[in-house]
Amino acid sequence: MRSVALHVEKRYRNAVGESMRFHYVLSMLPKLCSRTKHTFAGNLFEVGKYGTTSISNRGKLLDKISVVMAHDDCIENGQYNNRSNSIPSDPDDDCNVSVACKKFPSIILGSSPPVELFDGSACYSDIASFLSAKTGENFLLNSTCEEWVQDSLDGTLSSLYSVLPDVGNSSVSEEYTYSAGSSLLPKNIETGTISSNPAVEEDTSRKELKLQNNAVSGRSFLDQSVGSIPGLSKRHQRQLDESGFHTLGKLLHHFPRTYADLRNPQVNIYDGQYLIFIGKVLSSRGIRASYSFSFLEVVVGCEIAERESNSGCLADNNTGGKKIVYLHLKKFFRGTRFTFQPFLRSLGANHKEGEIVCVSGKVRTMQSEDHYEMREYNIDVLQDEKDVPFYAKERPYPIYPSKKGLTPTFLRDIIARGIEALPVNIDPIPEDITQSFGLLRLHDAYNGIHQPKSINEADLARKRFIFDEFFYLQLARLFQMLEGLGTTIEKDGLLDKYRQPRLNAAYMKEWTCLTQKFLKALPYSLTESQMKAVAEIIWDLKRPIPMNRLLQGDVGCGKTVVAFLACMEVIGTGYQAAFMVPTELLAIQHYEHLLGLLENMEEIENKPSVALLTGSTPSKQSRMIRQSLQTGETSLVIGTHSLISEKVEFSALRLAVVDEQHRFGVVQRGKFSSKLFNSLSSKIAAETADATSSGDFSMAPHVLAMSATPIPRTLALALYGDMSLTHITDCPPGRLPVKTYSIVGDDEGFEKVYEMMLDELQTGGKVYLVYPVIEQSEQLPQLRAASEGLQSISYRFQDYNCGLLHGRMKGDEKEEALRRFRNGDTQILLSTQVIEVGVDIPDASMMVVMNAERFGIAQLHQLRGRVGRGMKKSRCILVASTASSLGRLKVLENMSDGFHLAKVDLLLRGPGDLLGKKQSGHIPEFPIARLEVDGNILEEAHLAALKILSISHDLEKFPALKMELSMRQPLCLLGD
Ligand SMILES: Nc1ncnc2c1ncn2[C@@H]1O[C@H](COP(=O)(O)OP(=O)(O)OP(=O)(O)O)[C@@H](O)[C@H]1O
Repeated sequence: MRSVALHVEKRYRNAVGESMRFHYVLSMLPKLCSRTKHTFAGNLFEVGKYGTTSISNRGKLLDKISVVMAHDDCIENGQYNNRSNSIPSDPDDDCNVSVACKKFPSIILGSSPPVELFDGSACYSDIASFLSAKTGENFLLNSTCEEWVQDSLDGTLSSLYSVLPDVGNSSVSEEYTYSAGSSLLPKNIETGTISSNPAVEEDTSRKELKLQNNAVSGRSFLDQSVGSIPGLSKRHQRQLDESGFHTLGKLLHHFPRTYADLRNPQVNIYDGQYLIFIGKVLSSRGIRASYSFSFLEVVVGCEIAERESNSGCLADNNTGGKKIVYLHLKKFFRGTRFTFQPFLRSLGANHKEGEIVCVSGKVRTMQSEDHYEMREYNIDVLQDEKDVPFYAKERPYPIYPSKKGLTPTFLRDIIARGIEALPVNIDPIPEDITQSFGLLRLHDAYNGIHQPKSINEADLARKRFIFDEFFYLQLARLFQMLEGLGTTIEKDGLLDKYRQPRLNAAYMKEWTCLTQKFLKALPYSLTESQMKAVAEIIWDLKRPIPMNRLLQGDVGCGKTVVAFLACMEVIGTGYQAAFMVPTELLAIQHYEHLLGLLENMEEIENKPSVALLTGSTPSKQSRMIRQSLQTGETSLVIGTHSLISEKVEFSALRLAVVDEQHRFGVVQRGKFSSKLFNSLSSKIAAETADATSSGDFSMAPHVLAMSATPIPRTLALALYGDMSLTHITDCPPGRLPVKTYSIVGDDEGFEKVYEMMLDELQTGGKVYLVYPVIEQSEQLPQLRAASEGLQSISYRFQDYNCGLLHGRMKGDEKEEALRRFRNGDTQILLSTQVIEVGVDIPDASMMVVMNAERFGIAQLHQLRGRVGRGMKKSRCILVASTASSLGRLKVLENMSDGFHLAKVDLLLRGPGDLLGKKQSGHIPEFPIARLEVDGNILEEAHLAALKILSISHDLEKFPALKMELSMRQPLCLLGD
């Protein structure tokens, strides 16, 4: 008797053109044999107890296959196409066998050389479909012949199974030899220079490409359905699918929530402890509990020290008294098909009496002394005694979060099976990159996070996954930036800039005449850091590479005027600028502010013409403005996002200023800036396609983003990826810090607030009252509303005028309310948070924020920044609904530096919330990374992305990376 491995290709193809492979035949085999009309096939096959096939001679076997396949043409060779049981007449059996074997590569007969099921050319989808077949779980569900099925798991199929790991390894061993060697890329490629030896370079890039191609096929393994996991029933597959684990990759990305400290047992074992034991299997039985319920019970006897052991390691402990504890390892099965004796027998046979095993997991105490139950466990059979010290080591035990009804234990099991089948070469990131950043390879990272040998390994694995989250985002952002550029020199220039951020500056004498005159006309002198910022920006503007810079600084530090100067610089060289802000109010304010400044300018030949374009601009006027932008008559347009509408076209846009970027939200911002970048550059490119001017003219516009929330570098890097940063560190002279108080909003508290307000008003001050909502709602009666407040405050302060401002008012009503407050017609302005962004009324000197705990720290700092913008000493009162919420607000009392506050906010609320997205801490792009603590990994990811792109701008040399990139979200977030 011998086992026969079948690999049969039926001579037809299924709908998707995939060969029907041997698992189909195997699954059909029992059915065919059990049907009466095919009983002869069953007899011929002599289907044995273990599903193996007995043969008396080779010819007979081939005939049998032919019969079972029910296709005479399956074996075309005449001598085997014989339905009789006769021995083939060809005397040269071996030779004929070889012919047959070539045709059916997995038929292993007599002395014919075994043909491997999969050679190196097999792709992982094939391997995986094979894997899915090998356990026969599908048979289990489909077949009525339970005994045959179950036995076949242990018999024929297990013999096939044993082939797989080797074969799988052989298919990857070749590339692993490469990767185990020195760096994949020669040093010159690492540094992005050209190799002096073209032959070496060609060879290396061929190797790299080969590795990348292997990684592509490895990656496709992760994209396979979870159905390809060995031994997965259809029901489990469906459950996993419904829980969102559609692919192996998704499943393997279900990371442990935490790790239990897996310890060696001590004298006292407590319920719920995670322990690791070495012991002997005493019994292993599949037990039928009812007609539809069964379980496997493996009883393991373990010797443990009766006294406390210092070493904690069972294997080392040979002294002192010992006692035996009994572990009852249990696995449960529901369903009638699991109660069949053959199934139960085969379950029980998985472990043999006397086997030395290592068991780890959670123990539950049982009624009898020294007996413990384990339902959540790992069991490893130890081959020899030398294994023991390693296994007895304490290590982390992964604890998974459950998902949609799938228990942590189930997930742990399934994931472990997935990990087992994971090929080695799945990493799209070249090895020299992972090596230089001290990262695990992806395969090791999956192993390390799911089955760590130490907490260190788990940590390293986590680092690798965080790195990936950041890296692909950085790569996507930079990749897209590079795509927007024309020449290789431009691309190299851009990468160079990010690689070596130098402080470059163009000093005043290099500025255009217009910029210099504008500077002169300002009613104040710029602070030192304002000057530095202008110089840095203008240096960028003079370069033929599009700038992408984030100008950040605390509230009221004077960013606007810096941006105006940048606009003047491009206008002075004959180009146009666009200034985009998130609210209409702010657009109007900037527009009026700029007109005022331009008026002060001494007469020059061509004063820049400025236009205001918002959603409320009447259509006739808007058309005229658009026309003047198209002809180049208007050199600067200030407006809201209507500026990036398709209708707006520029004649020569060179600079786009985007104010208060974080207000646009993470996703919106991504779309926004890419649309801005792409649409503007393509417009210009199209317009200048036939121009005779140099490539310089068709360059994408420079982008200057301004952030009122000083964003920590890590967050900025994560969100903008490719941006240079300029930070204004000082405030205009004479500014006094805003004195901040936090009080509880009870009757007594409000009395105090009203007193302070009166005091302020009597000394000529102006007061903002900020409310969380416009109107009171039944759902949230505790929230104070601006509309209701108007009545009571007007009544209380009858000698003063009150105004109302909120987002539901029409554009001109808002403008009017703000204008009246600015002019002093109203002294109290009741408002919602619409004033948070950029409103600049220098003589406003007091702010009261109602239900202040409803706002984030950075947001409150922004609001507070609306006062203290002039010379008058200012106050801000944060009114908390309850005493318990005062704690958080106190941070603002003691801190006035927005940069630190933004960091505190980041730590307290997480980056998602900081950016105005209501979610607890995570930005969706980063499921496991925490920006507030993983900043250094982000920086590394940024460098790695630069390194990759400087080797291959279009990622053509890294197909696996390119594929991975396109499968991740960032590109669509960027507006693709
Ligand atoms: N160097 C300076 N000296 C005196 N006043 C200045 C100076 N720079 C700006 N200002 C004034 O400070 C006020 C705040 O400036 P601006 O609105 O540009 O600040 P900002 O940084 O944009 O603030 P926000 O973040 O609140 O939008 C304005 O009234 C502006 O005229």
